Amino acid sequence: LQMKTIYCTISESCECDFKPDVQGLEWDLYKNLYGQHLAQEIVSEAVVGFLQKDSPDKPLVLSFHGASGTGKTFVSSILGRHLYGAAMSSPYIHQFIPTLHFPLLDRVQEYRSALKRWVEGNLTACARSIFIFDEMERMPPGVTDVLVPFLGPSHVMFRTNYRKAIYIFISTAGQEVINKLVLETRQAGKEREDIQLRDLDASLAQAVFNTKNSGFFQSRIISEKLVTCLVPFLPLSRRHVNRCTRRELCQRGECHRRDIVEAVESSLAYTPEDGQFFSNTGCKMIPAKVNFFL
Ligand SMILES: Nc1ncnc2c1ncn2[C@@H]1O[C@H](COP(=O)(O)OP(=O)(O)OP(=O)(O)O)[C@@H](O)[C@H]1O
Repeated sequence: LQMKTIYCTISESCECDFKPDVQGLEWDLYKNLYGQHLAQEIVSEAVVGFLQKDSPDKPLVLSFHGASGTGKTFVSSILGRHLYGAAMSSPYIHQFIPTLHFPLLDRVQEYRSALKRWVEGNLTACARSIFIFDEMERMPPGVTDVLVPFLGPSHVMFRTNYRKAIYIFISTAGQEVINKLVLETRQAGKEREDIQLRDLDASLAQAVFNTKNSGFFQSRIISEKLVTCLVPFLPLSRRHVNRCTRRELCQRGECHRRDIVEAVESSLAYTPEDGQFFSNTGCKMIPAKVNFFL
């Protein structure tokens, strides 16, 4: 590993085991991600555009927002699977969980230096590193801004081509804005697929910037527009949840158990009270529920 690090430092072109399969990525998103037309489009386009450039002018920064169980972590694993030979177990995919790594709110300074060192070290080992920041809503405010120099276009950093990296932030911040629009669209008798990113982009950025527990509270990452794309994940309705259940059943060789699909559907909680359209936990509980009813 040490030899490789030295080589990467000198050559500036180290690609580690980076083996992107863009078609596989697009197909996987299209086929296996339910009810998320915006995430499908935005993630595919952003990744394709980014990978077309041999020397990108800034890193790819994606921020996933939406309710629990709607597919945010799922999409980040799909990305890992199709970008690296060794998929999520690749040593160049780094996952970061604030409650685990940065549990204490009064240690912001210490966490900032640790985060900076960690990103720098990993980028030196591999310019094509992927950094996934899960549970951003638990990140102590002020910590994330230490990443500003890594995310922007202009800063020149010694030795590492930091612009080849991919950053993925994941949080539930902004879910109220997203859920409200999806509900209004439905109540107006329109299709959820009619929703476009421009209907949500500005209000989502504002919500994330103004929310204390978003990891981006008053963050320069938002005000300086360092996020390439904010990706909204829409609340899943009954038909999406049923697709998740059917997939789970088929994986267990029980494709035809419609009784179980119905049992799982009725065992979940839905909002709003008046209408009961959207699953409160998305597809998150499905494997456990299928276990229970099978
Ligand atoms: N839109 C979806 N299409 C297909 N499967 C989904 C979708 N959303 C969730 N799932 C399934 O549910 C599981 C849990 O979802 P996931 O971990 O991606 O949720 P999340 O949005 O990251 O939520 P949280 O904020 O609670 O972590 C996934 O592993 C996947 O199997």
